[in-house]
Amino acid sequence: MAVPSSVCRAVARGGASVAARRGAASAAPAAAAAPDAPSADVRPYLDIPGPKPLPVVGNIWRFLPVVGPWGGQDMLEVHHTLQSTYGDIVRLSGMPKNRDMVALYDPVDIEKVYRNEGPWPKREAFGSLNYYRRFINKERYEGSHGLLTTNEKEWQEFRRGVQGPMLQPRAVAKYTAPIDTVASEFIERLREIRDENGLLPKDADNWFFRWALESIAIIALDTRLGCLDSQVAGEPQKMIDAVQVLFEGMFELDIKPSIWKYVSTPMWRKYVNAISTFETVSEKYIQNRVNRLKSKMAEGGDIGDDLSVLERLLLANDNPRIAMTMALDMLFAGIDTTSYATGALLYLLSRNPDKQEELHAELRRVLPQRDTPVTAERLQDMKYLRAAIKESMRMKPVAIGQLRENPKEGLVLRNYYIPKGVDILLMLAVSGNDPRFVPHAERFMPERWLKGDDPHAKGHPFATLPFGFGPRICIGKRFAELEIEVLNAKLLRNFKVEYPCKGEFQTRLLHVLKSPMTFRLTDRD
Ligand code: HEM
Repeated sequence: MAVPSSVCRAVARGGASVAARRGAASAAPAAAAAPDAPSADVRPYLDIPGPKPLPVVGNIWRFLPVVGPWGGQDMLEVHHTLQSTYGDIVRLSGMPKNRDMVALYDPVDIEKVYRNEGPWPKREAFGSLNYYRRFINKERYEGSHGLLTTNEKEWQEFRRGVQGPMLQPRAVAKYTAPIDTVASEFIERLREIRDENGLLPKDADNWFFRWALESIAIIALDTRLGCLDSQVAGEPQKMIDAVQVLFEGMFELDIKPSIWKYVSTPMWRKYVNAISTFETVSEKYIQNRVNRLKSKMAEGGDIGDDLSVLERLLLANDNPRIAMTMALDMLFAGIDTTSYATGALLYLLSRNPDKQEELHAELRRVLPQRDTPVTAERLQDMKYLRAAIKESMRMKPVAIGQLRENPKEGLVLRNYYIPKGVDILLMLAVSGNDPRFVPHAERFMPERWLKGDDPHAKGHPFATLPFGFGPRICIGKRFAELEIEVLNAKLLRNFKVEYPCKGEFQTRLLHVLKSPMTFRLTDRD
């Protein structure tokens, strides 16, 4: 999963050595020669409001179950409390790991951080995966640690080698037909697994994961795995099981307090096994592609330009491990994100039946039959669908915020000096739902994103950034959009969707529906 883990974990653990930062903060006036050097009236870092740390226990006690006011509370709710208590900038200090964190809730400040993040935006994330790649299985990852767990030059070099194949619109559009086939199969499965009242079963989330795994495998591994077949066994079943363990593991190991770094816990061992299943399966399919490309080249044949993303990744990089790690990063980041983003969209449409009907009218026009295939051209015509997806990502983004380490001395936010190295948390789930920055923020209004509508209706452009911004923007953004658009076009063309559960959300690894995705699906004609 993408970055969100870091966000929660960093908030949960992200305090700072006050002493160390105090030095940095008091050095502010001396930094006069630094870029953006603050003027004399800039206030010192330590003046930023925030909860006062207690001696020895700092601020960490606030997050402890039972004794702490935020123990067991949802992380997004904690941020709403922080904002209403202290304002649009909050300093969290006195936490373990000796790192300070500044949380921002105003898009003007969020924009300033993004504009100053430099060529290699830095953030700490995915501690367990990073540890695994660097220490447990380091031979495999030597020279190719991927995007999720790297920073600075190492990250930049990797990103340079994979960015083209991943983000080229034409290359992405070529996947519309296979993604459409997977979505059709998924819809058939949904018909079969719903009960006589049309309700999806309690393990519906896992079915959405299967759809996402099957879809991302086409892109990452150039293959169909068979996760949506009616009878699943063998390799696809192993992958499905590994997905469950992976997300559970990341939550247990990276977000909840855990001793895995010191003792090999059962969860850690299950997690390592799940990663190794991903590796073994991925290696097999990638090796197939390597062999195919090699034999084509050996025959002197033209490899043509109708290449898959995986082939492009292999050809663009001398080291085949780069394609391998990129494929694994896609599998880790591209399953729960797209599944839960779909859950949020379906939930909001079920709570806003008038908007769902408007969308259905568009889909009926563009897809006259229930099984009319979705094509790249037809997608262009589904403007209301794309607007509805954008609106749901504004209201219920799966990643509640982005984390950045301030790369330079001299950054000033809301007239406070921010020392180099401080973690800055850009709380987009808060800013995107704040009526000061997005008009009628509490209302689900897809039309605000349609061309010709009031340009102010969208609100501040940095209030809502579900995929991030800048050089480190989600590298799977275009594929994620394609998958979500295709699936939901078909799903909402085929079914009226209702959600008979309470519509609460919770922040675990991602910000997701609290109850399972047991939507009621009623056939449309
Ligand atoms: C709804 C779906 C998704 C959402 C909302 C989402 C969101 C994000 C966000 C917010 C980031 C962090 C950006 C930053 O730090 O500025 C990110 C990073 C990333 N995402 Fe996604 N993502 C989604 C789907 C996907 C998919 C399908 C893939 C794979 C094809 C993917 C692969 C990645 C990778 C590899 C990174 C790390 C990029 C880097 O550090 O350079 N994501 N994503």
